Amino acid sequence: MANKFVIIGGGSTQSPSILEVLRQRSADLDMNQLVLYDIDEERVSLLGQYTKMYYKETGSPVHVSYTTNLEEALQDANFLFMQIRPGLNKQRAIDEKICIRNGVIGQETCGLGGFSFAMRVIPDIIAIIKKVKQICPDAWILNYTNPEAILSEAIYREFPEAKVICICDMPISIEGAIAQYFHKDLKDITFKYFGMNHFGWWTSMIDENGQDLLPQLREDVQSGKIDTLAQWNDETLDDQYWIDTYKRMITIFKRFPEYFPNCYLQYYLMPDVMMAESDVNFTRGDWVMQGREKRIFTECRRVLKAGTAKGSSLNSGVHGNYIVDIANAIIHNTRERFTVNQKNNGAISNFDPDAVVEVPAYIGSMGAETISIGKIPTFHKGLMELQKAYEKRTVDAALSGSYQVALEAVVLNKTIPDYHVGKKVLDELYEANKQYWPELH
Ligand SMILES: NC(=O)c1ccc[n+]([C@@H]2O[C@H](COP(=O)([O-])OP(=O)(O)OC[C@H]3O[C@@H](n4cnc5c(N)ncnc54)[C@H](O)[C@@H]3O)[C@@H](O)[C@H]2O)c1
Ligand SMILES: O=P(O)(O)OC[C@H]1O[C@H](O[C@H]2[C@H](O)[C@@H](O)[C@@H](O)O[C@@H]2CO)[C@H](O)[C@@H](O)[C@@H]1O
Ligand SMILES: [Mn+2]
Repeated sequence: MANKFVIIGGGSTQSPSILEVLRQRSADLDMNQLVLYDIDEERVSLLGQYTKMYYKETGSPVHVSYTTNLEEALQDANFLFMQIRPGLNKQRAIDEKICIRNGVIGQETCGLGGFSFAMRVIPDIIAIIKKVKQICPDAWILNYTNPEAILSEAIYREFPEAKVICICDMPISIEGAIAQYFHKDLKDITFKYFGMNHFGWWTSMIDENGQDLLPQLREDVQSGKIDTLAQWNDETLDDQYWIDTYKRMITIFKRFPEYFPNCYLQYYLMPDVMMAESDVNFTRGDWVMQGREKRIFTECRRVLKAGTAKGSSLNSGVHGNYIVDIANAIIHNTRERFTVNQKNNGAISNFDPDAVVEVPAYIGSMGAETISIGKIPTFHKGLMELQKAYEKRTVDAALSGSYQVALEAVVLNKTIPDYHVGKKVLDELYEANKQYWPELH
């Protein structure tokens, strides 16, 4: 049976990477139809027309279309890739600036930037999944939408039986850098990781000879042999933000050497450094709007005007490969190992079984079966407990519309120093997001 793939948020600037990998692997995936769906007519039509032209000119047999009609997109769909951003990067930058002006972290997934994004996106995602349940209940949903940690908590709470796998390209990107550092093939290393999205640690990395590479990595960091992994991630070498982030990841590992940290722990363990480096007049959201967003849509317009996509190319990369690998694992029941966000259910034995955690899982036609992590140490557990309470309270706030609950969520976030700052930022974010957040009462 042939598969229909739909990208929800098809006008996303992350779509090109996925569209290219889907094109290259369409035969393996048995994909005969691809639909780009988005609420933004202009963006989806630009990327949709570009993709149609590009697929056709490269001889792809896949039927490509685009639409702003969700019901139409979902009809007979088999795989739904979700990556949406209500309010676009414009709203992301507004949040960042409110936070920075108040002296706190405004990153789109960590700190209160993540809180605000969650308040914007949870209602939209819930509405989309309700439609999926009506129109194509057997379709698999692979969700990339951020803030993944909070959103996955909302999704699995509201739809415990739904066929959803929530993923992030960050663990695999970091694992790729570690593999390159050791001159190994990524596929030959078995990584063990636990935590929540953008908030976790590697406990071991076993190579093809059964040797754990973590002690060697620790020694290389402690001895000063390396102070960054940036040069081992070729995708981000032209981006100073990622170069700095990969360096700070090593700094954190040096200070907390038990397990290897996810790089976004920088926002929780070194917020002073992150604040000192942030510029209220030019945030990451501004950078993305002026860089990736401008570049992609300018290229679409150029190609459409020229009437040919020859000489142009959709980008692939880790983002596209990861999600397509997971779809492939489901289709062919490969039972390969991926790090995903799922209900804990005892995977971390001394952590809330009902909480969503990010851990490795074997993926096949039945979905994701998580591995057993066992007991985690008090330090990591303590950080996770606080973060999880914040995530759950954020979901409660988005679903109930309670101002009091929102305030509780905000002050639970580790990046918020006290009630006064928390309340002030919450009020300013609410004012700036009236059009997007649920109404608070
Ligand atoms: N999990 C990960 O590792 C990972 C990695 C990269 C990006 N992301 C996330 O993927 C999403 C897209 O990122 P981007 O930078 O490409 O964003 P973008 O702003 O370029 O594109 C987002 C698209 O979503 C559309 N959209 C907004 N609300 C929608 C809705 N209700 N239904 C359908 N479409 C809607 C917008 O119109 C826009 O075209 C974001 O949530 C981002 O944080 C996640
Ligand atoms: O600030 P943005 O919009 O450029 O990206 C933020 C997202 O970044 C992460 O993905 C990275 C990945 O970690 C990196 O190695 C490389 O492959 O680029 C990716 C994005 O461009 C992260 O996983 C997302 O959740 C972030 O939102
Ligand atoms: Mn991510």
